[in-house]
Amino acid sequence: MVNVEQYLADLLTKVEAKNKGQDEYLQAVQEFIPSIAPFLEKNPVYVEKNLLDILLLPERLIQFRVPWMDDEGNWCANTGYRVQYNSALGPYKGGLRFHPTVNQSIMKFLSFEQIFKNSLTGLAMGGGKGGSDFDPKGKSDGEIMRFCQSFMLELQKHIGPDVDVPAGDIGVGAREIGYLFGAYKRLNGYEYGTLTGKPLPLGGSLARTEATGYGLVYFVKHLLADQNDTLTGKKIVASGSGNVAIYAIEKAHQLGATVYACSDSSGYVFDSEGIDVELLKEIKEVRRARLSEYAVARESAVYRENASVWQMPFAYDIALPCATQNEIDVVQGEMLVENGVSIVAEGANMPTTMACVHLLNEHGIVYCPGKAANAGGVAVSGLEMAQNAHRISWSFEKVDRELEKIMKDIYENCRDTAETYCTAGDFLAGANIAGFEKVADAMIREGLV
Ligand SMILES: NC(=O)C1=CN([C@@H]2O[C@H](COP(=O)(O)OP(=O)(O)OC[C@H]3O[C@@H](n4cnc5c(N)ncnc54)[C@H](OP(=O)(O)O)[C@@H]3O)[C@@H](O)[C@H]2O)C=CC1
Ligand SMILES: O=C(O)CCC(=O)C(=O)O
Repeated sequence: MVNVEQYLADLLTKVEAKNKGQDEYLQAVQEFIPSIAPFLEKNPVYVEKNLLDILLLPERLIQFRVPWMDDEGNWCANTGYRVQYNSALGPYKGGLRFHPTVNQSIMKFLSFEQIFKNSLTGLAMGGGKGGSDFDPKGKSDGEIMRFCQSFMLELQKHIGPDVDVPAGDIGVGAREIGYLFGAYKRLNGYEYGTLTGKPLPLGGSLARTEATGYGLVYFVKHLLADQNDTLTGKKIVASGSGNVAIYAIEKAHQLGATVYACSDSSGYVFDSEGIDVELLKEIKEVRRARLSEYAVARESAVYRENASVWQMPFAYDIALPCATQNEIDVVQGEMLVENGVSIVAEGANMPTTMACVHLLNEHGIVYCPGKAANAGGVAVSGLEMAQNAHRISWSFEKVDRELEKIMKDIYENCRDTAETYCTAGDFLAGANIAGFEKVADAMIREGLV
C-alpha cells in the first residue's frame, strides 16, 4: 500500500534541500505537489513508478554568456538561459524574458509552470522557458538588436521547429522576436517554426499579440457563464500595462466590463471613466513611454507613484494581475477582500503568493491560476506553429474563435477535474491535476528516456 502523503513529503524535502535559495522555483513546486495528492491517491501507479522524482528534474538547463556592445562602444555582458524542462508532450515551448531580475530560480519556476499550462491547451507542446538578466528599459533600438543577435548566436545551438520553440514574455515582444528570428535565419536558413510571436511579415499569426489578454478574459467569461452571469457592467482592476494587460483590458471592454486601473513598475493610474485602451497602446506600444504619461493626457485619470494598484481602496468585482510573480501577497489580498472582489484571474505567471491564495479561498473569492487562465498566449503560439508548418495564415477571426474554444475547454477541464478529485471550484488543483495527468501518462508510455 503506497503512502502518498509520506511520498510527497519526502519528495518536497528532497527538492527543498537540492534547490536552496531558489525561492520562486520552490514556491511553484510547493504549490503544485500537495494539490495533486488526491489524484495520486486514486492513481498510485505514478507513485509506484517514482514518476515525480523524474518529472521534477529539468531535462536540460542551459546557461550562457551574452556579450554585446552599447551605443557608446562599451563592452557589456549578460547571462542567458534556456530551461528545457519537459518534452513528454512535444518540443519544448515557452517564452523568453528579458528583465534584470531574471535568474535560474525564475527560469525554473516559469518553465515548470509551462509544462502543465502547455498540457492544458491540448496541443503537442513540452515545457520550457528562457531569457536573460538584460534590462531593455532605456536601451536604443540598435542596442536591443545587437543584444538579440548575440543572444541568438548561442541559443540557436539548442532550438529548432521540432526541438524547442521560444516566444516572448516580459521585455520580449514582436520587435525582439523579429531580431532573434533574423539572427537565427542567417545561421540556419529560413525555418518559420523556430520562434512564435513573430511579426506578421515574418510568418507571425494574427491574434498572437492579443491572445494572452483575450484568452484570460474568455476564461473569466466562461466562469461567469457557469454562474448565469456575464461581464456586462463588471468593474475590473488590472495590473501591468504591457502585452497581457493591454489586451485583457481591450477584450473586457468589448464584452461590456470597465477596467478602471492598471499599473507599471513605477505606480498605477486610476481612470474614473475607464482606461482608454487606444491611449494606453499609443503610450506603451508606440512611444514605449512610462504609464505616468497616461494621466498627463487624460483629465479623468490620476497617477499614483510608487503605489501598488492592489492597495487601492475601490469597490470592484474582478482583479486581473497581469504584471509579474508575487505581486499580490496577503496584505494586498486583504485589500481585495475589503474591496469586495469576487474573482482573481491571473494573466501573469504566479502573481499571487500561496498564503494569499489560501486567504482568497477562505473568503470565497474564486481564484483562477495563471497556468490555466493565461494559457491563451501559448495556445495561439501552438496555432502559429501549425500555420507555419502548412505555410498558410488563418484570418484573425479564425484564430480568435480557436482561442476562445481552447480557453473554454481549459476552463471546463479544470472545473470538472476539481469536481472529480477534490473540491468544486478549486481551479488550482483542477489545473495541476489535469495538466499533470497528460504529461505523466506520456512519460510512462515513452519509457525511462
Ligand atoms: N506575453 C505573453 O504571451 C504571456 C505573458 N505571461 C505573463 O504575463 C506577465 C506580463 O507579461 P507581458 O505583458 O508579456 O510583459 P510586458 O513586458 O509586455 O509587460 C510587463 C508589465 O508588467 C510590469 N512589470 C514587470 N515586472 C514588474 C515588476 N517587477 N514590478 C512591477 N511591475 C512589473 C511592467 O512594468 P514596467 O514597464 O515598468 O517594467 C509592464 O507594465 C508575466 O508574468 C508573463 O510571464 C503569461 C502568458 C503569456
Ligand atoms: O507563446 C509561448 O510560447 C510562450 C508564452 C509564455 O511564455 C507563457 O505562457 O508564459
